[in-house]
Amino acid sequence: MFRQSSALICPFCEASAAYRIRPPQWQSTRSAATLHKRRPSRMNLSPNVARGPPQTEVSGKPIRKSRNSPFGGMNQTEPPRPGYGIKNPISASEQKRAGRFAKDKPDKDGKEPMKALKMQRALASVSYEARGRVKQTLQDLDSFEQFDLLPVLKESVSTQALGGMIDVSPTPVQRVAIPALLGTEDGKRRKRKEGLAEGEKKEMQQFLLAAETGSGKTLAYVLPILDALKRAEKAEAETERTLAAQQQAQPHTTNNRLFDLEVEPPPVPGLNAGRPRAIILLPTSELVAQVGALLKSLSHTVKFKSAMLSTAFTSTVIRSRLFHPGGVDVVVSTPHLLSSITESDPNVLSRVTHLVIDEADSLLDRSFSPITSSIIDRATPSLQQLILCSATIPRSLDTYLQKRFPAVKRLVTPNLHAIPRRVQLSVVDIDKLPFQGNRDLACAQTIYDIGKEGPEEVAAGEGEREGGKEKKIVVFVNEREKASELTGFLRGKGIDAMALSRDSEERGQTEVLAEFTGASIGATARRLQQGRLEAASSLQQVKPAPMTGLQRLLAPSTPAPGPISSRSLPGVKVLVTTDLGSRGIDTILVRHVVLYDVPHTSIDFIHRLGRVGRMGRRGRGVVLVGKGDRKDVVAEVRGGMFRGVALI
Ligand SMILES: Nc1ncnc2c1ncn2[C@@H]1O[C@H](COP(=O)(O)OP(=O)(O)OP(=O)(O)O)[C@@H](O)[C@H]1O
Repeated sequence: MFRQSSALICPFCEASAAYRIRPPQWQSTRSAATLHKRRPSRMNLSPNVARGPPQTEVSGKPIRKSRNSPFGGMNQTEPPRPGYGIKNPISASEQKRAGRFAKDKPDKDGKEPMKALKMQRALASVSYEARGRVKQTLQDLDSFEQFDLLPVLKESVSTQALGGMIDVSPTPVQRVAIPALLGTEDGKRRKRKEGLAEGEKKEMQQFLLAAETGSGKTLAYVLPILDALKRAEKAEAETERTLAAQQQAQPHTTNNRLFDLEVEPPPVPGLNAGRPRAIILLPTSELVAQVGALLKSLSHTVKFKSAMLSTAFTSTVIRSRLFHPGGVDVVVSTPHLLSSITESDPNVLSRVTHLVIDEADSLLDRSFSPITSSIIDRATPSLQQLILCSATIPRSLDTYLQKRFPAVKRLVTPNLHAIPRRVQLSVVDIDKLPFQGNRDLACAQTIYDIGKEGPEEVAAGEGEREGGKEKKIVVFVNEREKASELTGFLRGKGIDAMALSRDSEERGQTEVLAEFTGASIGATARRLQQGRLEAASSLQQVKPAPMTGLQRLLAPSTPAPGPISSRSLPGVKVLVTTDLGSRGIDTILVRHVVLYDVPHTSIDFIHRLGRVGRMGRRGRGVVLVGKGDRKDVVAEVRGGMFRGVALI
């Protein structure tokens, strides 16, 4: 369908390769100038990239683009060299030990693929055979209509959950997870056992839902849970009606009442307050706001009550939401907050049938695990489904599951642990000129390079919805102290940068993030504002007295980014963040991430680069590497991304 034409090299800019391939109708009807204005993104890979740069007219020499820039190593036709020209910093004994796990064959140069990543042993492996099997089962599912969901839920997917998107089809994780969670994998709905024999233990289903970042995992578990809640609600109402009818039909006398079975009285209004039937746990209040917003939008049509609990709200607001007299069906919270609530009121977990541990790789790691596990334990007596959801399966999680939940059903998508090929990763060597080891400067220059590049490609209709053509860049740092320091530096260089870390003011975080998550700009800001208004009205807070000079000095050092210098970079907004901003945040507006530090593991690479390339979008990552950095790891990640294989 596409034809090659050398006449279509754009005379207005130096990047020519991407314009050489065009559909035939473009060649005949449009001038080169029109093509330049309307060109698709430079990220359309052309098979001609290997031909090298064009020759200049004057010198006849090729135009050389510096490789030490965000666009330096792009459009390569061969995977980057492993080792990246440095000595392997891992000892011989470590290499020998790792050899036991090396199942992959050496490549054609005799080098073992992903050797450095294997040393880190961060991710559990999923065999390509298993991935292939899943791929085959997904082929026939291409519409939400094919799922055994309640009609109102199917309608609400596009109108409520996906903001009016038309022609929606389920993503791979939704195709894998929805039938499994509904219990309709074989096409028929399995009936849950109602009564239990004496001594029989109620079976709790356990699922691990693992899929690549930005692939719609939230909707994959939310839809089946809401379906189960609505069906249970309907069944309960029917049972009550039948019992009431039976009672009315039976002529009761004082004598035969002695032998009647005890009938549960109808529920008293307010009895379900503080006793949700589903709980979704997330690691941060930003994610609570994100998932809470999705539930809120679905609740308008599906009719259920949800409560968002996080430290962004005052205790009065939290209490009034959870113990609302109208009852609550779904609670979204962080484990710490829920745990402290359940300590004072254990009944909160007494009716939970569905428990979701989202971002399970974080919530079941060493720091969160004790608290998350204790919530699981306390909810277990009433639980019907425990759903763990994650973008990665670290080895630690794998081991935990084997010990704690050996019967867990793993719902894994074929592309798990692979960073999509539509995301490109380039490397900037900070030790080379002009940076000479100055990482801050390299970061600022990278942002300038991205900002100065042509306008961002925005799909039709996305412009207005996603905040216009302003470029949003996320910079990841490893240490949280660095976030505010770097923000100050970038602002000094005229870049509109904001910091987001645990040091940032809790309330401001959601607002800052809203600028990068697009679809939820209005909703998140409104919810935050609403939370504040509720907090203000319930507490009738008085404005705090202005701080004295000494108080100001002693106040915690929240980011004081300072003014933006006069050398400004218009149309670019930068968010400097730590791992806090890398988990689960749906940054659909972001096309570029800068990895200021080399991430510690492949897990961090997946999460951080996962902020771009979400739901089929394209994206770029730029990693800054210096003397002490694991260049071999970076090279292997790039190689894996180039080949489209899973990281290990
Ligand atoms: N079937 C679908 N079609 C189109 N867009 C979808 C579909 N399902 C979900 N989305 C959108 O995809 C985006 C990413 O969804 P979500 O945040 O659930 O991803 P995720 O897999 O949980 O990501 P992460 O691993 O980073 O947490 C959201 O903007 C959501 O609205």
